[in-house]
Amino acid sequence: MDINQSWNAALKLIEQEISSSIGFETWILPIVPVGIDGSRFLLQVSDNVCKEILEKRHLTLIRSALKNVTGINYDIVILTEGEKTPVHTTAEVKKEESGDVARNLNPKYVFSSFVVGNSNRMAHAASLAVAESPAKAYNPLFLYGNSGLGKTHLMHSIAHFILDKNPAAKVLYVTSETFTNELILSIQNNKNEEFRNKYRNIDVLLIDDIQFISKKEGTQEEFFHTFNALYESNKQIIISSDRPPKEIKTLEDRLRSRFEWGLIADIQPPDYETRIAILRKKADRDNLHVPDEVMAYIAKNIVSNIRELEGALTRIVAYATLTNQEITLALTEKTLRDVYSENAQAPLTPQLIQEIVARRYNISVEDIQGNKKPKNIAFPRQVSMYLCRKLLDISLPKIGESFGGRDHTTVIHGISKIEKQMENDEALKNTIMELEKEIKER
Ligand SMILES: Nc1ncnc2c1ncn2[C@@H]1O[C@H](COP(=O)(O)OP(=O)(O)OP(=O)(O)O)[C@@H](O)[C@H]1O
Repeated sequence: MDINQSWNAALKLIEQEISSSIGFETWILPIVPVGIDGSRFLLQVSDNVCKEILEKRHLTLIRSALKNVTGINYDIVILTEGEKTPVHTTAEVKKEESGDVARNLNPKYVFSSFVVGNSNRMAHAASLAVAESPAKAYNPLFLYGNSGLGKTHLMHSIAHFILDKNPAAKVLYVTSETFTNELILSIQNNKNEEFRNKYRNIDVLLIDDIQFISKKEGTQEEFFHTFNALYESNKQIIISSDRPPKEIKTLEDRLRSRFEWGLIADIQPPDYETRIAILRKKADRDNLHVPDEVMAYIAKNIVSNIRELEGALTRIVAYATLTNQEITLALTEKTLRDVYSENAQAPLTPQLIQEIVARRYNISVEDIQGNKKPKNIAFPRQVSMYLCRKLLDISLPKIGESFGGRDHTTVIHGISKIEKQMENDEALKNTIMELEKEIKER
């Protein structure tokens, strides 16, 4: 298969996975495959905005589609027109030599791009201390905070810092979902030994979103032993979660207490000044000229999630570029109104979708999030899951989490049930269309 054939085959898989056809047409279809360089698959896009959106949202999907098609786990490199293929620096080569280790680190998530404010000062200082003296400052370091507030950014920054100082260090960053999946695969393929070697022979282990192992006893058991093995050999462990250990339901006490051995640092939503500073930094980094009043408008209206804050700026810049207009306050208001409806303060969340669905089916949001099984409750719950998948840009485990901590396989089951039923059930199709409309016009 040549590069174009591989890419075209991958496109088909990607299209099935992307929930919105607009997203596929806007960001994926225009990509041009331009070469393969060793283990790197090179893709070209028109500008930095596209590049950023792809890197932020679709890299994993592209990588896994290409892997499916070619059998090779390529590193995906996105270039803008005219941009040269990046040459590996010695440090990068060294990083790659240490296997999986640094491959999944976002190069943009470094300490120098992290804006420090009152809301994250302690988490930042603790992360820096751990990066400077792994296994000596705080072990484990437990970072927690709501979604989109910079936990992953800080974790990657620690990993980069340690690797820059010591490229031979074995630093492993994984999400708890990856940890669980690899554990399951290792059991299925009788490769438990390999799994243990991978996770226990490292210097620094960073596990993101640990809350997802709370319902998985087997994973907790394995993680408990991994934790002990690393801790006893004086290796650094860094954990992140959306809540503190004591609030992670069904987490075994022995794990909970270990998480509390070191330092627990929280990240709160940024204040107005920090939000402005974050926007300013992003604009400067990308060489964007954005008027102050536009920054102020975004920072006033998007208050609780930095990913959304940055997303709003990216969207405005993309809209202005695509329609060849200047970035003005009027354009900003219009663009954000389209995204967040009339009220820019109420971004779409699973909770909002659940509320609208609950109202339609005359049940409560607690019913939707709870465990009751009767059809008049289970069905609207599955409808809500389907709508969350379709309308929100969040992962299946995150959707499961907002339905009372359900497993992502339950979410997949719920969604596919609705999809199947919609094939032959016009009334359901209509209801879903109406619900979508209501949600978008909320
Ligand atoms: N203090 C900050 N300065 C600059 N950028 C930030 C800061 N905090 C977060 N960001 C940016 O916000 C985005 C979301 O951050 P990140 O992915 O680290 O959040 P998170 O807390 O891990 O979220 P989740 O729990 O959903 O995974 C990233 O692009 C990150 O670079």
